[in-house]
Amino acid sequence: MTQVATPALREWIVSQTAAGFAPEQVLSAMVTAGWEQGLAETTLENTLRDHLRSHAKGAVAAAMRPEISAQLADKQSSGVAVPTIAMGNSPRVVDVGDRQVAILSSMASPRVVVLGGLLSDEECDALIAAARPRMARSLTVETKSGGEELNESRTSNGMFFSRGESELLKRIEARISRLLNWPVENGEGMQVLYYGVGAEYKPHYDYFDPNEPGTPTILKRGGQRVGTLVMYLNEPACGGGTIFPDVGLEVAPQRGNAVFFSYDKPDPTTRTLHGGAPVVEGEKWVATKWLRAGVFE
Ligand SMILES: O=C(O)CCC(=O)C(=O)O
Ligand SMILES: [Fe+2]
Repeated sequence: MTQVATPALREWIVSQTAAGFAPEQVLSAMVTAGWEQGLAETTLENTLRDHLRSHAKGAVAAAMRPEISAQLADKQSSGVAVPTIAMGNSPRVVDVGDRQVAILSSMASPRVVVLGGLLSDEECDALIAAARPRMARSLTVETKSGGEELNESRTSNGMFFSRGESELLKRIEARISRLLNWPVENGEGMQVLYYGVGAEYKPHYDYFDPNEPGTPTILKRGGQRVGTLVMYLNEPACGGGTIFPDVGLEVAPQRGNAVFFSYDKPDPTTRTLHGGAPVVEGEKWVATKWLRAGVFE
């Protein structure tokens, strides 16, 4: 089949986007219609970029759901689309279907949003109870080889749930997907970490370093990480905040709350260097959800 970006196709792409379909959805419709994946991606990106350039940005953005126009703006700044919380008019709360989640604070660079009441106390307790018997010393993905390694900079214990492995996980995954406007299928299985007194996670980036030899292997499964959601499952008596050293930000670990941050390229200019500060007193439990650019199988 000859594949040409006719004016009709371009119009269709723009109208689908303006109607609120995410670029991923438009892309998958094109692929279903017989377009070759790479060509469809290029056509989609070029069409939307040209369209944004040739129209008064405000008018086009106003016709789109805010999170879509934010995603496109992200694309224009040479990065990729990232999970985005719809905060068009800077709301105090975001409706995620089964809950109202509070927006406690947000920052543009790094892109960080602190959320209140994402999980109920019961959900926090249930996650800890399900994770506790499965905990082991945390491994981090080893970009040198693509395997996993014990990492001295990470003294927490951890485990991964499989995506959709229980009704609880399914419910929380669906909520996160609505919150971040990102497909459930692009999420890694949720990770639970436990830190005792003195345990910490030294500052690091969550994306995979493109210069490491093992990274291409890792990227075959879902592409780069583009966002992180850290959910606090309990409250350490002292210490254990999530720190962003580039900007001197520390997020307090408050049960049921969460911190979300996104990175449109695997690069320090995203200023997403972050870590878990040492626990001084008590213990700390978090659940981390990493979002990939593509489907994570
Ligand atoms: O424990 C924290 O506050 C941060 C956790 C973290 O950075 C991660 O799971 O990638
Ligand atoms: Fe991290």
